[in-house]
Amino acid sequence: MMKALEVRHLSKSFRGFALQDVSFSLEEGYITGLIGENGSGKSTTIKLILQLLTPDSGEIRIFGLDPSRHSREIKERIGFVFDEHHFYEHLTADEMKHIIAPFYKRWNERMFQRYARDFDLPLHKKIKQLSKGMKMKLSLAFALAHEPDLIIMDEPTSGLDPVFRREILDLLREIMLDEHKTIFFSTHITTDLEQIADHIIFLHKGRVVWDETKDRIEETYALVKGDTRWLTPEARQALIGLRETDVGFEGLAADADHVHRLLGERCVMEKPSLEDIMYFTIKGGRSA
Ligand SMILES: Nc1ncnc2c1ncn2[C@@H]1O[C@H](COP(=O)(O)OP(=O)(O)OP(=O)(O)O)[C@@H](O)[C@H]1O
Repeated sequence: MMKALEVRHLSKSFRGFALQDVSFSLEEGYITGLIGENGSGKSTTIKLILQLLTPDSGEIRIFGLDPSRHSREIKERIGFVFDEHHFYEHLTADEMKHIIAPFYKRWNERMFQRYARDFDLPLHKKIKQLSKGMKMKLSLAFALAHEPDLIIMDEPTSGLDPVFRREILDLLREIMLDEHKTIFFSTHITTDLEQIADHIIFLHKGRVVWDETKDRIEETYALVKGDTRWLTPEARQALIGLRETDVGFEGLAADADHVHRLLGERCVMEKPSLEDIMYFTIKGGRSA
């Protein structure tokens, strides 16, 4: 299968933070979500991929090409959306478009106008007068109008109302009908990923904790609850972020079958949400 993006052993240190040995790849035709707590390194990873930061070490290949040598060709095929916007605020959205569009050979004006209409974008208003959500919509319209093969977004749905967020997810699904497109985005809204992601990468303190298909995560993880009396030393070890109260215990099992073998029917096993998995993993890491 073609890889749209490959990241190998990527590291970048700042004072007080280090992205360490991050490796993953994105297969063409899939949606991958990047999750992690505040400050876990999501934006840093995305900025390194887009060459907005220089790595201390590691390699990046986009469409099999080295971005430091094929920057122009790669940028032509990538659409990116950031949480912070890089617009000239004193221009109108339409004027900004006239600056951006000539950079792209594949700019599709008809498509841009369609997004502007669907997103209710006031193209003749100055960008500084647009709300946060409107600016995000404008960013999306710019990112999608040159028909990119790889769409990279840093928290694209933050600041958007639930109705528009759902519309964006539908739009991303529609884009994915073309099996050569690939989407990679970071988010704190894990329910968005539960709806559309095929693959999820979890960053914690600058490292990849796991990189799994959503189906596998759903199959292997379980939220385990029960009476504290049944907690054997083996079960304690197998549970991540174990919490004990007077009424019982609660913890996350990364291998649900194993914990089921240890505790049997004496405990309740539930399907965890992505948020549960993040919460227990981070909590488990903190108490470790
Ligand atoms: N240019 C920089 N100089 C110094 N430190 C930086 C720089 N950029 C990021 N950092 C630090 O690196 C760490 C990771 O930041 P990053 O923005 O990648 O996290 P994030 O996972 O995107 O967080 P959030 O979810 O809050 O957006 C933070 O501690 C941040 O302060």
